[in-house]
Amino acid sequence: MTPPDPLVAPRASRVVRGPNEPGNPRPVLVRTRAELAAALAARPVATGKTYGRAVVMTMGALHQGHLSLVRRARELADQVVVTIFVNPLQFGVGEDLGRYPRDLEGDLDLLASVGADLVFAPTPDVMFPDGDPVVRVTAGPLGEILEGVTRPGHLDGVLTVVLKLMHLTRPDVSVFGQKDAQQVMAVERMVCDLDVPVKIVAAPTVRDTDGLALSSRNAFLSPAERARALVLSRALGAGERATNASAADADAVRAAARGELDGADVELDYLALVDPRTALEVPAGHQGAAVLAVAARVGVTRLIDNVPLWLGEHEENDA
Ligand SMILES: Nc1ncnc2c1ncn2[C@@H]1O[C@H](COP(=O)(O)OP(=O)(O)OP(=O)(O)O)[C@@H](O)[C@H]1O
Ligand SMILES: CC(C)(CO)[C@@H](O)C(=O)[O-]
Ligand code: BAL
Repeated sequence: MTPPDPLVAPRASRVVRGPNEPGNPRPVLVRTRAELAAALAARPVATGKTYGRAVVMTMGALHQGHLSLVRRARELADQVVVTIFVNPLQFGVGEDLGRYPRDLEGDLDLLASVGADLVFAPTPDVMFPDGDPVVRVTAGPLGEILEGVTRPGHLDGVLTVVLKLMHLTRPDVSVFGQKDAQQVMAVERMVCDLDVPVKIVAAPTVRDTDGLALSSRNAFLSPAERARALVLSRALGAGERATNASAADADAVRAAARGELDGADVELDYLALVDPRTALEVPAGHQGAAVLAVAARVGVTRLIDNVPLWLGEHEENDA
């Protein structure tokens, strides 16, 4: 017998209660557009937060990084919706779509612990009832650099589904992780360029105690690979420390990070010090905000990480 798909067969004993009911053990789970629309029609009690509804979009297999986004959403809004959808549009041929980790039951337990109200976990046929979308969003040049070199079309697929999920869930605010820095840039650019009425909030990267950025894909790493993967956060740390040296410039930051990566047992995809708005490399004399980003394959698992930096003098009120 085929084992049940954990994304399709929620545990029968699960108790589903209303989103604002005290003592709610788990968020309400909705799988269809009709269920989602009905759940969203019942407006939550206003609690004086800045926003009415926050949405956190995920691909599931949740970890503390995701939960930090939900906590931030909880601070910002009366109602917190989490979407769980492994989006086929953002995976290229030969990527890990088929083996991407899935654990809806575990996700619901974790989301209960941070007070999410509603989970929308559609299947692909719910998201794409008319088959693959013919009209799609493009990230333009932003989608062709960094991640886009190894994953052509990836950010187009992300933006197409993010926009669909925004239309379906109608958030006032949506929280994304800084860990996917280029994704945040692209989403911010999309809502600006296409006048999508939602505030985008970027939340800091959550790391393990040894510095490794939490990622659902860390589950694919063997203990030896996990140890090798630490070079990514070490490289970012070296770049960050280089910003403290007097007269440190962008090239010194890049060199410090590259020094850690030279000879490391990972297959480096890119190391880049980029403008936080455009994702383009900053010149040597750059002053101000920048993002030091890295991507590498550790065994067969591709990991990304980054750290936001400041180059040059801080203005007095930045301190
Ligand atoms: N360590 C983290 N800290 C903060 N936010 C994170 C972290 N990891 C992921 N996120 C954010 O969670 C949201 C959903 O991401 P996703 O479900 O792809 O998780 P992931 O762990 O990044 O998975 P992947 O292994 O595919 O990179 C995104 O906004 C992402 O940036
Ligand atoms: C934003 C997102 C949920 C779109 O599929 C995905 O790219 C992710 O999990 O970061
Ligand atoms: N967080 C980005 C999801 C992906 O790698 O496809």
